[in-house]
Amino acid sequence: MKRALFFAYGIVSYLIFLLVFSYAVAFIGDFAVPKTINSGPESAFWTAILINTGLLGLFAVQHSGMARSQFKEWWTRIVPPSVERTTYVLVASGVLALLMWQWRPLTGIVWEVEAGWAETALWAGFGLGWLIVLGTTFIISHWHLFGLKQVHSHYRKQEAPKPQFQVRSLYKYVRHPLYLGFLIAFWSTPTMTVGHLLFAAASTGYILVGATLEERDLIARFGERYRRYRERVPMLLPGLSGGKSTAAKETSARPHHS
Ligand SMILES: C[S@@+](CC[C@H](N)C(=O)[O-])C[C@H]1O[C@@H](n2cnc3c(N)ncnc32)[C@H](O)[C@@H]1O
Repeated sequence: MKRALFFAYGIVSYLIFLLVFSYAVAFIGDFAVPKTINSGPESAFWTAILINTGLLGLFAVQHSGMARSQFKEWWTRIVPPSVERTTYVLVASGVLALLMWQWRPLTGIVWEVEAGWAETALWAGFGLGWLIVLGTTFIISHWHLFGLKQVHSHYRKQEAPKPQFQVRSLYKYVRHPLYLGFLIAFWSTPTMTVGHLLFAAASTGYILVGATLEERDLIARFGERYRRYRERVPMLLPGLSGGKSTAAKETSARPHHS
């Protein structure tokens, strides 16, 4: 009974995530939904900046804090390990929904592209960014990332397989293709408002910090393999060299685990 309940909890969380995530695409693209990044109740300029920055900060702290291995170690003493990821997905969806609901529009125009071809190119970038995000979840393991593999394995009284270290497909070109997809989607807009710019700039800063924290966990998990990968492959921009000098320094300073 408990296993079936956990499984149902995993599915419901995932469906809620799908709903919130789809809404977020339209929210950021400013189309098709009632509340978008550029609509809703207005506030005075600095009040709006304060509220929006607070919402983005809450999202960043929840997202990165709950993903850290130390937090997970402590948390799984309270939450059963099989539903740890499911609960993360549910809380993250809740915080994202709160952000969109309470977001204050700042509609001053920073740039507006008028040429038809440029507008089309930016919309194509927007779509491509989200496709990269979605595609990358399947390269790492979509079902594991959203907790379904864990609840399904628990239901079948099996151990959930640990996700493997990926260097294939988009991971050959950058170490964080999913984050790159978000960056492309957030910045590709024909009409950049002040509110959208705040969102894109804060998310870019957060992604840079979040990726650095994530790499610490990845080094702890995959050791020398990840360090070598980091030397070869750039963080976010394809074509750049990897973090050779930093990685080399760390490699010589620390003991190696594989
Ligand atoms: C939201 S995903 C983002 C992955 C990556 N930062 C990206 O932008 O493509 C976060 C999860 O991916 C895992 N991850 C990151 N790089 C990975 C890799 N090369 N192979 C396997 N898992 C990875 C992290 O441990 C974390 O659980």
